[in-house]
Amino acid sequence: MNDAVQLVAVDKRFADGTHALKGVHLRFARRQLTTLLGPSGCGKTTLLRLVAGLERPSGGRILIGGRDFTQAGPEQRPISMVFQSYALFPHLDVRQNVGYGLRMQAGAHRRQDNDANDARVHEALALVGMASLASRSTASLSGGQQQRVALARALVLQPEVLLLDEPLSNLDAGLRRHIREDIRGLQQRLGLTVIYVTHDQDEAMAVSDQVVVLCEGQVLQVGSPREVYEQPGSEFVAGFMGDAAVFDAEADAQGRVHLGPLCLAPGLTRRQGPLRLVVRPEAWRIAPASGAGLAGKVVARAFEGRLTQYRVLTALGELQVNKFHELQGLQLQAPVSLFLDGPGVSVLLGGEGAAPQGP
Ligand SMILES: Nc1ncnc2c1ncn2[C@@H]1O[C@H](COP(=O)(O)OP(=O)(O)OP(=O)(O)O)[C@@H](O)[C@H]1O
Repeated sequence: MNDAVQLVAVDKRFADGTHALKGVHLRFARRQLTTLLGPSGCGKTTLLRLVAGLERPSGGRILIGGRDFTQAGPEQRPISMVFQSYALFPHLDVRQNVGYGLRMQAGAHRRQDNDANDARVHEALALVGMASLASRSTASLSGGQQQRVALARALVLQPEVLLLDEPLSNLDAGLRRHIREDIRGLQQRLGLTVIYVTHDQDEAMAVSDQVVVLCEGQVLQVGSPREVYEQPGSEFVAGFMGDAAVFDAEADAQGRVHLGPLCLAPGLTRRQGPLRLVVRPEAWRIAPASGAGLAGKVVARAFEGRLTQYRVLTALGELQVNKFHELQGLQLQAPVSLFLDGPGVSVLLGGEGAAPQGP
């Protein structure tokens, strides 16, 4: 039994009839960071709150460490949750905020050694780089520091599973990147099981072992960031994980995929016949017109620092082509040839639309 958390056919219908989760089957492996990713309203927070015990499912079961916790209250679950809003106590200092959960635990069970508690609080604050600010009032902290205290408050309880609900959304872009790297570092160093909610696909890809893409209360796809990006199961996932063009194409008996004048090397599919082909903008190779490949004309070019974005008008439509180096001599209106002979191309597994995952 290697799952930290398992959801079996979990359904959630709110009192007003909103069907927020529809028969969700999911497994969260131990010591892994899994992100729940999806557009606003797809059910990410509801799923997290169900795992935390802050909501009860309308159907299905929730197992934690192999035991059924479906009907257990939040205080009975070996879980800590960090909220978007930090939810720190303004009248307590940093140390007291982090120690609060431990004191509640001690009260609920038996008196614990205060020195041992102090040591744990100090250790948790040190983990998030806040030990030197232990006596500060939380009101005097920056957003990033408050989020670190919230993280320490969750870590100090040494939960089996740590739930993070959009922990970075109140922070500016630079700090977001910094703290997400810290969270990932801590998770790997301590071997934590983390379920992390975000609607930012870059954030999800950067920190996760596993990504779960949700849409309208259903799981569309589960996989490593690379799998979900490179082998999306549906057009929705393809588009949600980054820019993508989707084409009608055809596979021949030898497994080669034909897209307009292009013939792609075998290996993309074992299916024969019509299919949908997903192409990332960085997959295109662009070269001065040579008569080979897909003929086109550069109609727009934008230098974006990290990469240059070309819009190329072709018989397949106007295509976006991203290159990490600006191609010398490729001016507007230049005739070009496009090729697809590297990574960034995939055949949709489920065809048009979503293929919800089974158990
Ligand atoms: N207490 C509630 N009562 C009724 N409907 C609710 C309640 N909480 C959430 N919902 C609805 O359930 C659906 C899922 O909401 P949820 O907050 O889980 O989405 P989300 O994916 O976390 O969205 P966001 O990214 O905007 O936070 C939405 O339609 C939401 O309006």
